[in-house]
Amino acid sequence: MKPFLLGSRQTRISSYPLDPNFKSRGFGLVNKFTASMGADQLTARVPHVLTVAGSDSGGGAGIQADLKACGARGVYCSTVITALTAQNTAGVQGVSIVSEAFVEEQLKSVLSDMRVDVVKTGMLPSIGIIKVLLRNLKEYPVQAFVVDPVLVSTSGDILAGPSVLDCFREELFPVADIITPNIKEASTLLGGMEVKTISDMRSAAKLIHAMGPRNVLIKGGDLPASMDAIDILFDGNEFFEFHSERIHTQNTHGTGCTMASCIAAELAKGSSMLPAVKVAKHFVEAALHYSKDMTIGKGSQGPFDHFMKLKISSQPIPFDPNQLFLYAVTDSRMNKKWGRSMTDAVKEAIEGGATIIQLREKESETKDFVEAAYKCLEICHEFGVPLLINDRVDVALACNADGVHVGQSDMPARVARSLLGPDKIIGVSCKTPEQALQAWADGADYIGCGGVYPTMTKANNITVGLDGLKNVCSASKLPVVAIGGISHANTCSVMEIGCSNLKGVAVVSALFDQECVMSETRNLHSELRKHICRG
Ligand SMILES: Cc1ncc(COP(=O)(O)OP(=O)(O)O)c(N)n1
Ligand SMILES: Cc1ncsc1CCOP(=O)(O)O
Ligand SMILES: [Mg+2]
Repeated sequence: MKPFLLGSRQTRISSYPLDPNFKSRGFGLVNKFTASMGADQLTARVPHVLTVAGSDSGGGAGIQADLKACGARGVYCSTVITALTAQNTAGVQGVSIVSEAFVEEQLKSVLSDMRVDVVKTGMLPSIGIIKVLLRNLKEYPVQAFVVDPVLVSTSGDILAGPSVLDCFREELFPVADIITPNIKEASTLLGGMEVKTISDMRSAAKLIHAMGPRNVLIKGGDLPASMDAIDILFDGNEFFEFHSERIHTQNTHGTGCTMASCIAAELAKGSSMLPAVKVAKHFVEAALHYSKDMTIGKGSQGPFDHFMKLKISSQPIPFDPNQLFLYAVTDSRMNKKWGRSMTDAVKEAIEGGATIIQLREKESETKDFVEAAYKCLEICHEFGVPLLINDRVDVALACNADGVHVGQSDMPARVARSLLGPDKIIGVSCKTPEQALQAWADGADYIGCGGVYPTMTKANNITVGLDGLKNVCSASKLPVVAIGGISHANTCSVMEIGCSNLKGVAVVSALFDQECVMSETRNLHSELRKHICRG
C-alpha cells in the first residue's frame, strides 16, 4: 500500500498512520506555538527526532552521531538503542544486540510520553527489532520516517545480515519517506549490482524506489573517479543532483548517520524533503571541511566535529585580567600614514611587549578587514597574545578572534555574548559607574574606561579624567583598562590612582602614530613595569 499523502509531494506525512482520520500535527507549524492548544496554555513546540540505532563507543557514528547532528541543527533528539558496538577509529571490535523486548520498552517509554516529529533509523540488527519498531510506529504515528539502511560500517564490517535485508526491502522501505543508502549499500540492496557512475546511481535509485520508499537518496561519497561528492535524490518522478566539494580527509566516520539525522532534523523543523536534503548536504560538507585535519584515535576512520569547535587552532586564548597590562589598539589611518600594514603594526607591537591587541579599523572594507584579521590572529596566537576586534562582532566571528570590544552605542554586550558564546573575551567602554555595573550584568569580561585625557584619535569623546576613572574602577566588579590620551609621559599618574582592579593602559597614537611601533611599545612597557615594582 502506498503511504499516506498529505499536502505536496515533498511534505507528505509518513505512511503511519494509515488511518484516514489522522490529522496533520502541523508540519509547517513546528517552531511556532502549538495551534491546537487553548490560548491560556500555549507552549513552545520543540522539534523532536527519535533515533532508533546502534551505539558507537568511539562516538563517531550511530546514536552518538545522531545526537550531535540533531543538537547542531537545533533539534531535540531521543534515542532507542538497538545494539551496542565496541568500536573505534580502526573498526568494529564487537556487537551486542539489544533484545526485542528491551527495544520495545525503550520505544514505548519515549513514544507514550513525548511528541516525536520524525523517527530516523540506523542499525536495525534483527528482523524482530524491525517488526517491533513498525508495530510501535503504527501505534504512535509520526510525521516522517527516515531510514538509513545501515548494512556495512565505514570500516567494512557487516552490521545487518542477509535475512534482515529482505525485511528491509519488504517491510521497512514501503513505509519510509526517504532511505539514504551509500553506494555499497545500494549495490547490496540490489543483489550486488555494479554502481560505479552517476548513471548507475540513477538506475539504482529508480530500482530501490520501486521497493516502496517515497524518496531515495544515493550518497556518492565513495563513487570512484569523481572529483565532487555527488548525491542523487529520486522522488519517483524527478532526479535531483547534489554536488559538494570532495574533502580529502580520513575523518569521515559517521557521515551517513549524520546526513540522515540532519535530514530528519530539518523535516522535524517543518522543512519539505528537497530543502532538507540540501541543508543536510551543506552541513556535512562544512563539518568535514572544518574537521579535516583533526586527530582522534590511531585508526584510519576518524570522526568529525559536528559542532565545528574542536579544531585546536580555534581554541580562544582564555581571558586573564593581566592581559590588560599593555593594550595596543590599532588605527588604519595611522598605519596608512606611516606606510605599514595592519599585520606589521600588530607584529611590532607584540615584539615590543603588547599583552593584548585590538583591531580598531574604522575605514577598512569588510573583506580586507576579515583577511587581515585572520593573519593578525595567526601572529597573535604564535605569541599567546589575544586578539580582539573593535565594534565588528561579525568580523570576530568570521576570523574566530578571541573576542570583541564594544562601546555604549555598539552591539550590546549581552547580545555579543549570546553570539560569541561563553569562551570569548568581551570588553565594554564605560564612562560611569552605572555603565560599569551594566557591563558586568551583561556578561562582559573587562571595562575600557576613558578618555582619561583628551585625545585626537576619537572625535567628540568626553574626557572623564582621573577622577572619572577612579569612580568607574571603584564601582566596577570587573577589571578595568584606562584609555584616551595615554602615553609614556602620563602612564604612571594613571596607574597610581590606587585602584587594584585597574590593570593597565590601552593606547593608540602613542604606539601607532609613531615611526617605530616596537620601540614605543617597549618604552611604555618599561614605564608600566616601574609601576608594578612600586605597587
Ligand atoms: C580598550 C578600549 N576601551 C574603549 C574603547 C572605545 O570603544 P567605543 O566606545 O566603542 O569607541 P570606538 O573605539 O568604537 O570608537 C576601545 N576601543 N577600546
Ligand atoms: C578609542 C578611544 N576610546 C576612548 S578614548 C579613545 C582613543 C584613544 O586613542 P589614543 O590612545 O590615541 O588617545
Ligand atoms: Mg565602538
